[in-house]
Amino acid sequence: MFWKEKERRNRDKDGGPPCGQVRVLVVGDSGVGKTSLVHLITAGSAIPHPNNTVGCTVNVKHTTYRHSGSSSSVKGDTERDFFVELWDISGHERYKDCRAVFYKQINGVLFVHDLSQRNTKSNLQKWASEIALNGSFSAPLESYGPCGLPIPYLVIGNKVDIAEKQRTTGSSGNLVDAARLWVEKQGLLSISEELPVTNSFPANTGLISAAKDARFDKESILKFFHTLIRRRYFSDELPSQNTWSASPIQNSIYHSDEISFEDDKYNKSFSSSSEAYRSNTLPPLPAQRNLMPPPTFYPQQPVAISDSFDHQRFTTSEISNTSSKRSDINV
Ligand SMILES: Nc1nc2c(ncn2[C@@H]2O[C@H](COP(=O)(O)OP(=O)(O)OP(=O)(O)O)[C@@H](O)[C@H]2O)c(=O)[nH]1
Repeated sequence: MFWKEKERRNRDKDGGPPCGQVRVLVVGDSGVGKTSLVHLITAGSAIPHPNNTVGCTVNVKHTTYRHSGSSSSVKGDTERDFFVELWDISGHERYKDCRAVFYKQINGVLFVHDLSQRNTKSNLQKWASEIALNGSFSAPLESYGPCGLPIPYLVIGNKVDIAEKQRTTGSSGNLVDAARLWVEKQGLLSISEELPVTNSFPANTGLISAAKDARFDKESILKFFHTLIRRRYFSDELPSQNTWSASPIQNSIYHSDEISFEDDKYNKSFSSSSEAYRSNTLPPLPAQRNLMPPPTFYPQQPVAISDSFDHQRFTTSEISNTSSKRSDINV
């Protein structure tokens, strides 16, 4: 009895156990640095020699979200803990035909490309349509993003260090890219044919050196996660403002500063010059609300995975300077 009471008091003090979770796909061509990025987000450090991802790897980031007022899902003016599941999808062609099994109940997508390999940027279109066609979505948007994608996304240009070197030496190191650059210079190819892509990440440095110096755009990423949490758990309080293109399969650039983050503690430091974040802040349609799973107190269970994905790694780690402590979980 005493222990139960103590446990209850602790729960009240700490805001209770994690309130729920959002699922984020991390996609992009093989070798663009998805695993490195996920490790940086969750562990705050780089992996010197990451292995090729086999099928999919799930990592979990623990985050604290402050919410004022009440909504249909979560009541009270409080700070709550949430899990962000990062589903790092292998970019290798080998998994192309079966990776859609991982596209289930997605709340958001991190698109990653390699700034030194321009085709990885245009290929993000293919990733977007693959997910839009085969995925199921939690708290979908009322209107659609690139290739009909109905959830918020963030585009990350990685390997800035290599791209920077190429700029100074004048070589892309890649024949296809060199040809593409030439065609663009002749005005034969419109840049708008590509998915609108953010400025580089992390700012002016590679992931590895950014990790060493603990320098990367953590705020934009956390803000993105918090927006997904807000959309899923507090969506009945969202302003009716649409920042997406009205028609599906249309690539329009919407600047991050069109989106308000009034209840987000990271808002102040978010740079309005960054195009890193795009999202719709519309509440889901009534019909879509019915599709949303109820908030749970534990992470979503991974989808059933075929035998060919036996080698998944499920690791849990967190950014070292995150204020809240993440307990080990079994995803
Ligand atoms: N120079 C540089 N190398 C990087 C950077 N980010 C990642 N890498 C390297 O790029 C290689 C591929 O990185 P991964 O994180 O495994 O790429 P991935 O996208 O997960 O690849 P798949 O698992 O095949 O889909 C590794 O050798 C990384 O060390 C960066 O910012 N700069």
